[in-house]
Amino acid sequence: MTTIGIIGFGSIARDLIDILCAQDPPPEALVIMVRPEKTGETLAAAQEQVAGRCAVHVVSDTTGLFAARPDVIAECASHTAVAQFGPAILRAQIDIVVASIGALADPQTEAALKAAAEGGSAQLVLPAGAIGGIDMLAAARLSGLTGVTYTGRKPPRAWSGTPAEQAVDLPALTEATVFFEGSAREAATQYPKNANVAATLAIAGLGMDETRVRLVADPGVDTNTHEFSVQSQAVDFAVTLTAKASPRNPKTSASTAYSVARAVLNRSAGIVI
Ligand SMILES: NC(=O)C1=CN([C@@H]2O[C@H](COP(=O)(O)OP(=O)(O)OC[C@H]3O[C@@H](n4cnc5c(N)ncnc54)[C@H](O)[C@@H]3O)[C@@H](O)[C@H]2O)C=CC1
Ligand SMILES: O=C([O-])CC(=O)C(=O)O
Repeated sequence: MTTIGIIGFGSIARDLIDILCAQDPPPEALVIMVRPEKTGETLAAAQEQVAGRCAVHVVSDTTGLFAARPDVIAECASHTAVAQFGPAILRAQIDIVVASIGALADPQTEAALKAAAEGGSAQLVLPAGAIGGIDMLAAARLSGLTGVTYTGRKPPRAWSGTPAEQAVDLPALTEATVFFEGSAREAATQYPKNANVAATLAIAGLGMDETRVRLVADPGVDTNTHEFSVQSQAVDFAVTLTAKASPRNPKTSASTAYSVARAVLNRSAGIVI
């Protein structure tokens, strides 16, 4: 693996850079795409972060991104970024690993990504992200799924700035409170920074409209807990992950960047697991 493109320079992107730079060998170069007004500060911070382990380029559009000829691009930014750049990246025949999987809850974005991926040889790679057990869920789907239910539980501060604030008084909560129940499509659309895992489960399993989701604000936890249960013709199972929150973003599980890194590293591995 030589040159890795990264969209965004927030929690997941910065953790991903640490993980990639710790590999032996590290990438030859990183090309980081950020908003135009952030290029200067991003270059300084990224150079300090990589500490000479690899070259760093910072760009603000896909022209600059493609000129660096990345082997793979990791989207670590937002649903908007997936919709805005995903199809063009695929049409440029570059694989993209997407963190903001909930972007596919929008039918237009999903259709544009599908058309671009199927029209060429590049792959849209959807990593497990903060969830796990996606392998068996996707396998069980082939046997026939009858139910998939996900519960996401985070401390109240992780839900600040989301519609949860209108549903409950987050700072005043004294016990675990379910503030959302609905489909994966509704969850991913209404909580774009918190419910990408609901979309991931939906794509691997029963689909956006049949996958059931509950979101919980729990003042008694300081972790992000992801639980889901599956009923299928071949196997019933349940998965619980208790993740530390990213130190840079309480909404994001620290595990997510490792999952994105695994997907990126697997693009060039001889044996893939
Ligand atoms: N699949 C999964 O399991 C998970 C997915 N996510 C998603 O991953 C994404 C990144 O998460 P974090 O790094 O924690 O967020 P963050 O807020 O720490 O960083 C995101 C960065 O991307 C930048 N950005 C946003 N839109 C952009 C655009 N159009 N062009 C350039 N830069 C842009 C922002 O300015 C910010 O610096 C979010 O969409 C988040 O919801 C987060 C956690 C788990
Ligand atoms: O990282 C997490 O805890 C999950 C998350 O935010 C998401 O699914 O968007």
